[in-house]
Amino acid sequence: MLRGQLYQTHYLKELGGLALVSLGSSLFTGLRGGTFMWILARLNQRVKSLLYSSLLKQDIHFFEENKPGSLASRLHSDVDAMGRTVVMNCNLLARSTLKIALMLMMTLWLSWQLTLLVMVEMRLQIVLQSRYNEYRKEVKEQVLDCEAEINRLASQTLGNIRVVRSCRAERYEATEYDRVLNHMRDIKRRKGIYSPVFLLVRRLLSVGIRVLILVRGRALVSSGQITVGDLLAFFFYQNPLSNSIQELIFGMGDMASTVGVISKVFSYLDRTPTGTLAGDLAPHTLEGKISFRNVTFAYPSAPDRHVLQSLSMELPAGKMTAIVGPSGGGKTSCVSLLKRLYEPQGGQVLLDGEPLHSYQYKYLHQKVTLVPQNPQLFSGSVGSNIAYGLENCTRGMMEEAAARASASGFIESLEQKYDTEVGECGVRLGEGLKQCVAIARALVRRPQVIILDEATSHMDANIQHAVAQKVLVQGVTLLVVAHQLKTVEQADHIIFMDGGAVLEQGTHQELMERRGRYQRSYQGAFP
Ligand SMILES: Nc1ncnc2c1ncn2[C@@H]1O[C@H](COP(=O)(O)OP(=O)(O)OP(=O)(O)O)[C@@H](O)[C@H]1O
Repeated sequence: MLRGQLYQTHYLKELGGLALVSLGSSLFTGLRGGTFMWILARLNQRVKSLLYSSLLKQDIHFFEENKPGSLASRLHSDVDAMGRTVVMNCNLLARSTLKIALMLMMTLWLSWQLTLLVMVEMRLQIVLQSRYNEYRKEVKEQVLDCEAEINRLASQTLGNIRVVRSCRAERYEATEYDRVLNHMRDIKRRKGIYSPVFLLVRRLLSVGIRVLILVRGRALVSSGQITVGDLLAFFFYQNPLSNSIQELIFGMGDMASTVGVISKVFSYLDRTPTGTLAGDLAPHTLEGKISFRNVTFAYPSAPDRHVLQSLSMELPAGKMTAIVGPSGGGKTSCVSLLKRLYEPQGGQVLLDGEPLHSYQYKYLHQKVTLVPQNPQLFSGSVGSNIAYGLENCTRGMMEEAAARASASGFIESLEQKYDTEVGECGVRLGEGLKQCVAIARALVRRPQVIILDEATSHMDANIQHAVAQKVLVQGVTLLVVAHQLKTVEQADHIIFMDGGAVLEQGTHQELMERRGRYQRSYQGAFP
């Protein structure tokens, strides 16, 4: 009876010990998992934030090469995949390495010869896994590229749904989307075939080694080098050891296959934009005189095709200059250089006699504002669109800018005035009204040079004239790019461009008397 009590006490003690170990192990596992999840969340947030800031600073050319939909996919899917793989595998590698080290010590202590066989298995597993990793890396890159393409297609089509609808291109777009989905399915199907084959070979290898251990172990027992108990204990450790080795090799392979993803994300992070190098000029007063001196320019996407050839022209301060000419003549390219969206390959663009790149980046973009051909509004209120990017913009400033843009009348007529929502990309406003808001957005910055690139094309001719006059009253240099020659007759100076060069310049009267290209174009438009 006493013996029975002793056994029971001993048993309870062992059970208590086991419970404590389990509790400790669970706590450790929970803590480790929690810590890694926390690291994962922080890493994702940090990388996404850095990547987004880096993307926003890139040259315009970068966005011509990389479409917004696919960049958004890189920003989210790739960073998530990268974070998940790195953090999860670090967790797994830490756990497996510790387990392997401990169990190897035990198996070596039981039998070095049988442990040697485990090592052989390890080596073969590494060879097998590295072959499979190469394939996985390729597939992973294909999947991510495919995801980026799917996102790009969807955002392009849904973002331009009006064009799609008016061209009755729904079926075409759906077919295109299916084509990319099918491509993704093919990639995943191939992955679905390779993956079980790999698992089967791995399993066969593992079973084969176990059989060898059994055969060798029997021989060792027969020769009395180890006991049956040792052989059983060896098997007790060998199974989890083998699993941990597989986990470790798999984790390392997964990390290797993620290198492709990481390298793409990091290449964006490391990319230094070429066009944002700026000086520190920020003069208190600026006249707004602009000079193009022998400017030669080719777009980065077509470096051999010069769209501006040794172009020289002067835009007098405080006056209205119009650039006119046939489509493709290079008018918008001049405007893009003036806003430093691109850099010329030859010559210089000067503002008050100083090269544009010697001005502070923020100063230049505040003093030289552009209203582009198709101004984009952001979802939000009319007021938030006018004050876009400004930190201390008061209602008074907005009202003043709206008045100069001839937009006050229509804004005041809206039910919620400046708080009226414009909808996604300003869909709730007509094109003319969108242009008014965009002009107000440019004027609220109190610029010294304002560029209207076909920006008043949807406005009534009288409003166009009124806007120009209100802008000029403040001594601002006004550059108007226009197709309709009628709208620029009042300009102080007119420059006629074609083929990337200035062909004629002067006032409307002078150009008409000259009877050149301007006069012919004018008469062609208004016979
Ligand atoms: N991002 C670009 N990449 C490559 N070439 C471009 C790009 N933008 C314009 N071009 C080319 O540069 C040339 C000049 O175009 P630009 O837009 O400056 O002319 P434009 O006179 O303003 O024409 P439009 O009145 O039609 O806007 C054209 O041949 C055009 O095809």
